[in-house]
Amino acid sequence: MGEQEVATGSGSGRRRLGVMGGTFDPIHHGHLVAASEVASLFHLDEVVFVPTGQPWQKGHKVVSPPEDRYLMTVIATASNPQFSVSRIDIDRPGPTYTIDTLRDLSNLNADADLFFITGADALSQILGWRDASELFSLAHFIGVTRPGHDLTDDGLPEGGVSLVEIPALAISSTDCRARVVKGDPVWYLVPDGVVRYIDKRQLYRGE
Ligand SMILES: Nc1ncnc2c1ncn2[C@@H]1O[C@H](COP(=O)(O)OP(=O)(O)OP(=O)(O)O)[C@@H](O)[C@H]1O
Ligand SMILES: O=C(O)c1ccc[n+]([C@@H]2O[C@H](COP(=O)([O-])O)[C@@H](O)[C@H]2O)c1
Repeated sequence: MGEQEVATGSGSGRRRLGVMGGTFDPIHHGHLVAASEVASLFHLDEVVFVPTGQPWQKGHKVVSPPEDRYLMTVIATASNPQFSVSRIDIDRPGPTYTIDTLRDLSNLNADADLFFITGADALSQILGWRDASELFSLAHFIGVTRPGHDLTDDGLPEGGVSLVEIPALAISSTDCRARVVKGDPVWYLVPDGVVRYIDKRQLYRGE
Protein backbone atom coordinates (compact mmCIF):
# COMPACT_ATOMS: atom_id res chain seq x y z
CA MET A 1 0.00 0.00 0.00
CA GLY A 2 1.27 3.49 -0.85
CA GLU A 3 1.07 6.32 1.67
CA GLN A 4 -2.11 7.78 0.19
CA GLU A 5 -3.79 4.38 0.13
CA VAL A 6 -2.79 3.68 3.75
CA ALA A 7 -4.32 6.97 4.86
CA THR A 8 -7.58 6.91 2.92
CA GLY A 9 -7.96 3.61 1.07
CA SER A 10 -8.60 5.57 -2.09
CA GLY A 11 -8.57 3.43 -5.17
CA SER A 12 -8.22 -0.01 -3.59
CA GLY A 13 -11.93 -0.83 -3.22
CA ARG A 14 -10.99 -3.28 -0.46
CA ARG A 15 -12.51 -3.44 3.02
CA ARG A 16 -10.37 -1.85 5.73
CA LEU A 17 -10.27 -3.94 8.89
CA GLY A 18 -8.63 -2.65 12.07
CA VAL A 19 -7.28 -5.23 14.53
CA MET A 20 -6.93 -4.28 18.20
CA GLY A 21 -5.10 -7.07 20.02
CA GLY A 22 -4.72 -7.07 23.78
CA THR A 23 -4.94 -9.01 26.99
CA PHE A 24 -7.83 -6.73 28.05
CA ASP A 25 -7.58 -7.67 31.73
CA PRO A 26 -9.72 -5.58 31.99
CA ILE A 27 -10.51 -3.63 28.80
CA HIS A 28 -10.49 0.12 29.58
CA HIS A 29 -11.21 3.45 27.90
CA GLY A 30 -7.58 3.77 26.71
CA HIS A 31 -8.15 0.74 24.43
CA LEU A 32 -11.51 2.04 23.22
CA VAL A 33 -10.29 5.55 22.43
CA ALA A 34 -7.28 4.12 20.55
CA ALA A 35 -9.54 1.97 18.36
CA SER A 36 -12.08 4.74 17.79
CA GLU A 37 -9.46 7.35 16.86
CA VAL A 38 -7.64 5.04 14.44
CA ALA A 39 -10.96 3.95 12.87
CA SER A 40 -11.77 7.58 12.18
CA LEU A 41 -8.29 8.72 11.05
CA PHE A 42 -7.71 5.74 8.73
CA HIS A 43 -11.29 5.38 7.44
CA LEU A 44 -11.62 1.82 8.74
CA ASP A 45 -14.84 -0.08 8.05
CA GLU A 46 -14.59 -2.13 11.25
CA VAL A 47 -12.28 -2.75 14.20
CA VAL A 48 -12.11 -6.27 15.54
CA PHE A 49 -10.90 -6.61 19.12
CA VAL A 50 -8.91 -9.81 19.64
CA PRO A 51 -8.35 -10.82 23.29
CA THR A 52 -5.19 -12.92 23.70
CA GLY A 53 -5.45 -16.58 24.67
CA GLN A 54 -2.17 -17.08 26.52
CA PRO A 55 -0.14 -13.85 26.39
CA TRP A 56 3.33 -15.41 26.54
CA GLN A 57 5.13 -12.18 27.41
CA LYS A 58 2.88 -11.79 30.48
CA GLY A 59 3.66 -15.37 31.59
CA HIS A 60 5.06 -14.20 34.92
CA LYS A 61 1.77 -12.51 35.84
CA VAL A 62 -1.56 -14.08 36.75
CA VAL A 63 -4.00 -13.39 33.93
CA SER A 64 -7.79 -13.74 34.30
CA PRO A 65 -9.50 -16.59 32.45
CA PRO A 66 -9.81 -15.94 28.69
CA GLU A 67 -13.61 -16.26 28.87
CA ASP A 68 -13.85 -13.41 31.41
CA ARG A 69 -11.58 -11.18 29.32
CA TYR A 70 -13.55 -12.06 26.19
CA LEU A 71 -16.89 -11.24 27.83
CA MET A 72 -15.63 -7.91 29.22
CA THR A 73 -14.47 -7.04 25.69
CA VAL A 74 -17.89 -7.91 24.27
CA ILE A 75 -19.63 -5.81 26.95
CA ALA A 76 -17.31 -2.83 26.33
CA THR A 77 -17.71 -2.83 22.54
CA ALA A 78 -21.35 -3.90 22.15
CA SER A 79 -22.79 -0.42 21.66
CA ASN A 80 -20.46 0.53 18.79
CA PRO A 81 -21.67 -0.83 15.42
CA GLN A 82 -18.11 -0.52 14.02
CA PHE A 83 -16.60 -2.71 16.75
CA SER A 84 -16.62 -6.50 16.94
CA VAL A 85 -14.79 -9.14 19.00
CA SER A 86 -13.05 -12.26 17.75
CA ARG A 87 -12.43 -15.51 19.66
CA ILE A 88 -9.64 -16.65 17.33
CA ASP A 89 -6.82 -16.17 19.83
CA ILE A 90 -8.65 -17.57 22.84
CA ASP A 91 -9.82 -20.62 20.87
CA ARG A 92 -6.34 -21.43 19.47
CA PRO A 93 -4.43 -23.69 21.85
CA GLY A 94 -0.98 -22.63 23.06
CA PRO A 95 0.67 -19.23 23.45
CA THR A 96 -0.75 -16.33 21.45
CA TYR A 97 1.39 -14.93 18.65
CA THR A 98 0.25 -12.03 16.48
CA ILE A 99 1.62 -13.76 13.40
CA ASP A 100 -1.08 -16.45 13.90
CA THR A 101 -3.75 -13.81 14.60
CA LEU A 102 -2.96 -12.00 11.36
CA ARG A 103 -2.69 -15.19 9.28
CA ASP A 104 -6.08 -16.38 10.56
CA LEU A 105 -7.74 -12.99 10.08
CA SER A 106 -6.42 -12.58 6.55
CA ASN A 107 -7.68 -16.05 5.63
CA LEU A 108 -11.09 -15.20 7.09
CA ASN A 109 -11.17 -11.76 5.41
CA ALA A 110 -9.65 -12.21 1.98
CA ASP A 111 -11.42 -9.03 0.80
CA ALA A 112 -9.81 -6.81 3.46
CA ASP A 113 -6.58 -4.96 4.19
CA LEU A 114 -5.58 -5.33 7.84
CA PHE A 115 -4.46 -2.49 10.13
CA PHE A 116 -2.98 -3.65 13.45
CA ILE A 117 -3.41 -1.05 16.20
CA THR A 118 -0.87 -0.93 18.97
CA GLY A 119 0.12 1.41 21.80
CA ALA A 120 3.60 2.95 21.99
CA ASP A 121 4.73 0.45 24.65
CA ALA A 122 3.76 -2.61 22.62
CA LEU A 123 5.17 -1.13 19.40
CA SER A 124 8.58 -0.75 21.01
CA GLN A 125 8.62 -4.50 21.77
CA ILE A 126 7.55 -5.68 18.33
CA LEU A 127 10.96 -6.78 17.09
CA GLY A 128 10.88 -9.36 19.90
CA TRP A 129 7.61 -10.88 18.71
CA ARG A 130 7.52 -14.21 16.91
CA ASP A 131 8.33 -13.96 13.16
CA ALA A 132 8.57 -10.18 13.54
CA SER A 133 9.81 -9.52 10.00
CA GLU A 134 6.80 -11.30 8.47
CA LEU A 135 4.23 -9.32 10.46
CA PHE A 136 4.51 -6.31 8.18
CA SER A 137 3.56 -8.24 5.06
CA LEU A 138 0.24 -9.21 6.65
CA ALA A 139 -0.87 -5.86 8.08
CA HIS A 140 -0.07 -2.21 8.19
CA PHE A 141 0.85 -1.31 11.79
CA ILE A 142 -0.51 1.81 13.46
CA GLY A 143 1.28 2.93 16.61
CA VAL A 144 -0.63 5.27 18.92
CA THR A 145 0.64 7.57 21.65
CA ARG A 146 0.34 6.43 25.26
CA PRO A 147 1.22 8.54 28.31
CA GLY A 148 4.60 7.54 29.78
CA HIS A 149 5.88 5.88 26.60
CA ASP A 150 7.85 7.18 23.62
CA LEU A 151 6.25 6.54 20.27
CA THR A 152 8.89 5.60 17.70
CA ASP A 153 9.23 3.43 14.61
CA ASP A 154 13.02 3.07 14.96
CA GLY A 155 14.17 -0.22 13.47
CA LEU A 156 10.78 -0.99 11.91
CA PRO A 157 10.34 -1.39 8.14
CA GLU A 158 9.85 1.82 6.22
CA GLY A 159 6.26 2.21 5.04
CA GLY A 160 5.07 -0.61 7.33
CA VAL A 161 4.10 1.58 10.28
CA SER A 162 2.15 4.82 10.81
CA LEU A 163 2.40 6.79 14.05
CA VAL A 164 -0.56 8.80 15.33
CA GLU A 165 -1.30 11.00 18.28
CA ILE A 166 -4.51 10.21 20.16
CA PRO A 167 -6.13 11.81 23.24
CA ALA A 168 -3.93 10.95 26.22
CA LEU A 169 -5.60 8.63 28.70
CA ALA A 170 -3.27 7.58 31.51
CA ILE A 171 -5.15 4.35 32.15
CA SER A 172 -3.68 0.85 32.32
CA SER A 173 -5.19 -2.52 33.12
CA THR A 174 -2.51 -2.93 35.80
CA ASP A 175 -3.73 0.21 37.55
CA CYS A 176 -7.40 -0.83 37.21
CA ARG A 177 -6.63 -4.22 38.83
CA ALA A 178 -4.65 -2.53 41.63
CA ARG A 179 -7.56 -0.18 42.30
CA VAL A 180 -9.99 -3.08 42.63
CA VAL A 181 -7.60 -4.79 45.07
CA LYS A 182 -7.52 -1.63 47.22
CA GLY A 183 -11.26 -1.11 46.98
CA ASP A 184 -10.82 2.09 44.94
CA PRO A 185 -13.33 2.87 42.18
CA VAL A 186 -12.75 2.00 38.53
CA TRP A 187 -15.88 3.87 37.40
CA TYR A 188 -15.15 5.93 34.26
CA LEU A 189 -11.79 4.23 33.73
CA VAL A 190 -13.60 1.21 32.27
CA PRO A 191 -17.14 1.08 30.78
CA ASP A 192 -19.98 0.79 33.31
CA GLY A 193 -20.83 -2.76 32.24
CA VAL A 194 -17.23 -3.81 32.86
CA VAL A 195 -17.34 -2.36 36.40
CA ARG A 196 -20.45 -4.49 37.01
CA TYR A 197 -18.88 -7.59 35.45
CA ILE A 198 -15.71 -7.28 37.59
CA ASP A 199 -17.95 -7.05 40.65
CA LYS A 200 -20.23 -9.91 39.63
CA ARG A 201 -17.29 -12.26 38.95
CA GLN A 202 -15.24 -10.91 41.88
CA LEU A 203 -12.25 -10.44 39.57
CA TYR A 204 -8.91 -9.19 40.94
CA ARG A 205 -10.03 -9.51 44.58
CA GLY A 206 -7.46 -12.18 45.42
CA GLU A 207 -4.37 -10.44 43.98
N1 LIG B 1 -4.07 4.12 27.75
C1 LIG B 1 -3.69 3.64 26.57
N2 LIG B 1 -3.45 4.46 25.50
C2 LIG B 1 -3.05 3.95 24.31
N3 LIG B 1 -2.85 2.62 24.06
C3 LIG B 1 -3.08 1.76 25.05
C4 LIG B 1 -3.51 2.22 26.36
N4 LIG B 1 -3.65 1.13 27.16
C5 LIG B 1 -3.32 0.06 26.42
N5 LIG B 1 -2.98 0.42 25.17
C6 LIG B 1 -2.58 -0.49 24.06
O1 LIG B 1 -3.60 -1.47 23.93
C7 LIG B 1 -3.03 -2.75 23.58
C8 LIG B 1 -3.48 -3.82 24.58
O2 LIG B 1 -3.00 -3.46 25.84
P1 LIG B 1 -3.19 -4.34 27.15
O3 LIG B 1 -4.43 -5.16 27.06
O4 LIG B 1 -1.91 -5.06 27.48
O5 LIG B 1 -3.49 -3.19 28.23
P2 LIG B 1 -2.52 -2.58 29.33
O6 LIG B 1 -3.27 -1.47 29.98
O7 LIG B 1 -1.19 -2.25 28.72
O8 LIG B 1 -2.38 -3.82 30.31
P3 LIG B 1 -1.36 -4.11 31.52
O9 LIG B 1 -1.34 -2.88 32.40
O10 LIG B 1 -1.96 -5.32 32.19
O11 LIG B 1 -0.02 -4.39 30.89
C9 LIG B 1 -1.51 -2.53 23.56
O12 LIG B 1 -1.12 -2.26 22.22
C10 LIG B 1 -1.33 -1.28 24.42
O13 LIG B 1 -0.15 -0.58 24.07
O1 LIG C 1 3.45 -12.22 18.58
C1 LIG C 1 4.07 -12.09 19.64
O2 LIG C 1 5.13 -12.71 19.87
C2 LIG C 1 3.51 -11.11 20.67
C3 LIG C 1 4.17 -10.84 21.86
C4 LIG C 1 3.59 -9.94 22.78
C5 LIG C 1 2.38 -9.32 22.48
N1 LIG C 1 1.79 -9.60 21.29
C6 LIG C 1 0.48 -9.00 20.97
O3 LIG C 1 0.44 -7.64 21.28
C7 LIG C 1 -0.89 -7.26 21.66
C8 LIG C 1 -0.83 -6.57 23.02
O4 LIG C 1 -0.35 -7.53 23.94
P1 LIG C 1 -0.31 -7.27 25.50
O5 LIG C 1 0.46 -8.46 26.04
O6 LIG C 1 0.41 -5.96 25.69
O7 LIG C 1 -1.71 -7.24 25.97
C9 LIG C 1 -1.69 -8.57 21.69
O8 LIG C 1 -2.41 -8.68 20.48
C10 LIG C 1 -0.62 -9.64 21.78
O9 LIG C 1 -0.99 -10.89 21.22
C11 LIG C 1 2.32 -10.46 20.40
